[in-house]
Amino acid sequence: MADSVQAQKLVYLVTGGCGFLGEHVVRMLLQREPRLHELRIFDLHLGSWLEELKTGTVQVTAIQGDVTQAHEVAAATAGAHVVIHTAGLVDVFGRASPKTIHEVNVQGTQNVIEACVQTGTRFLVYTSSMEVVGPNIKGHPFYRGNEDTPYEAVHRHPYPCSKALAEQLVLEANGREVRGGLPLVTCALRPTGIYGEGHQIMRDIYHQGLRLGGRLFRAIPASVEHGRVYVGNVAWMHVLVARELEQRAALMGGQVYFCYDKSPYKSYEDFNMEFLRPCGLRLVGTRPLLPYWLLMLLAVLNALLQWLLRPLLLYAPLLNPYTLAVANTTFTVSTNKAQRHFGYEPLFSWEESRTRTIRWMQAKDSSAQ
Ligand SMILES: NC(=O)c1ccc[n+]([C@@H]2O[C@H](COP(=O)([O-])OP(=O)(O)OC[C@H]3O[C@@H](n4cnc5c(N)ncnc54)[C@H](O)[C@@H]3O)[C@@H](O)[C@H]2O)c1
Ligand SMILES: CC(C)CCC[C@@H](C)[C@H]1CC[C@H]2[C@@H]3[C@H](O)C=C4C[C@@H](O)CC[C@]4(C)[C@H]3CC[C@]12C
Repeated sequence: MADSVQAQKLVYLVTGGCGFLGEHVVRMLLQREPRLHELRIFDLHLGSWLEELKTGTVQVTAIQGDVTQAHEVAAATAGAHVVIHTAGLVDVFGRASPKTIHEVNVQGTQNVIEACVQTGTRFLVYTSSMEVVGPNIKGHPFYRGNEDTPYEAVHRHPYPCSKALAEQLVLEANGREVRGGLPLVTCALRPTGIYGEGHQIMRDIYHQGLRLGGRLFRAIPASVEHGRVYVGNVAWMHVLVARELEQRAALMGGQVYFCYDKSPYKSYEDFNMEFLRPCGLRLVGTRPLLPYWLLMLLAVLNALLQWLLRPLLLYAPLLNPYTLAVANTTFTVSTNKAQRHFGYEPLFSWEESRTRTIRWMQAKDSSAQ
């Protein structure tokens, strides 16, 4: 069994440590967790940037592995004090099959839980999503809600279904006896739409704007608020939760926390323009240029085309009935639960988050030319 966290020489495992969020969690741990002794980064695809991390005082161990393979997860977990499980298949565009999404997100999470139990790892932090709550299939708004706001969470899409099931598994595992006889302490973090350095969808939308001559056309009413949170703050929340779980196990074990910061409440498109405008793009229209029914028709056509073309090629545009419904339904959080339970305050102000994201977009922009 792993030593007590009190030993002050901690071994952390970050699954999905080479993803958009995972990389920020890894870098944040190296900067902000002084008790860190070894950092294991487990991912299906390892990034070459990991090499630069290996020169510091913390032992960085890169493990190429698959969360759907229980033995690989168990081997990576053995001897770890804390697991931060961010690995997941984030697919709302129909790129992967529902079965694959379930295997990675649900079975993969079950494997992580069993690995903790078998090897004696006591602390598990799970990256959940706002989508385990909503927007639901009925399009009900969730306006500045918190963790206790009543909301009918009904889903059909494989991605939110898988995240909801996985989150439930993690929360139910809280208190299970791990090897050595002590209880497992788990909790789940629910980011809203994450933005920041490395955000692939933002980059895709930017390139779409360039192809359209530097313009984007408004599709969503400006009044529809979409929750966003800066990746650095989401990473910081993960680091803080992991740090505080032992001391505050009774309070935090089995809990869910929305990830939040001071990012402004705006529509998905208006928020993106905070970064895309300084990169030379403009958003045309103060109201959607196409009526909602026509957009939905285009979204359905995209879904049909995807299905028809599947034997030949993968057609996975941003617009489909699900993404349109998510973008077109108000979903924002307003809570201080993380502050009350473990003293979370955003590490990055909105201005800093914005500046860092713009700098990243502009650097990417010039390196692409
Ligand atoms: N991006 C968002 O806006 C957002 C919002 C809320 C929650 N989340 C959650 O945050 C987590 C990270 O998301 P992200 O945006 O960084 O996605 P990402 O795709 O950039 O990162 C996911 C990482 O998991 C790895 N991975 C996928 N399948 C794996 C497998 N079978 N075995 C091992 N590793 C595997 C990928 O290689 C990737 O590095 C996910 O669990 C996602 O559900 C993301
Ligand atoms: C309708 C089009 C004009 C615009 C399409 C935008 C669409 C691709 C965006 C809108 C909202 C985005 C999702 C939202 O930010 C939250 C999450 C939760 C997270 O767990 C995974 C990513 C996801 C689903 C975003 C995906 C892209 C969406 C749907």
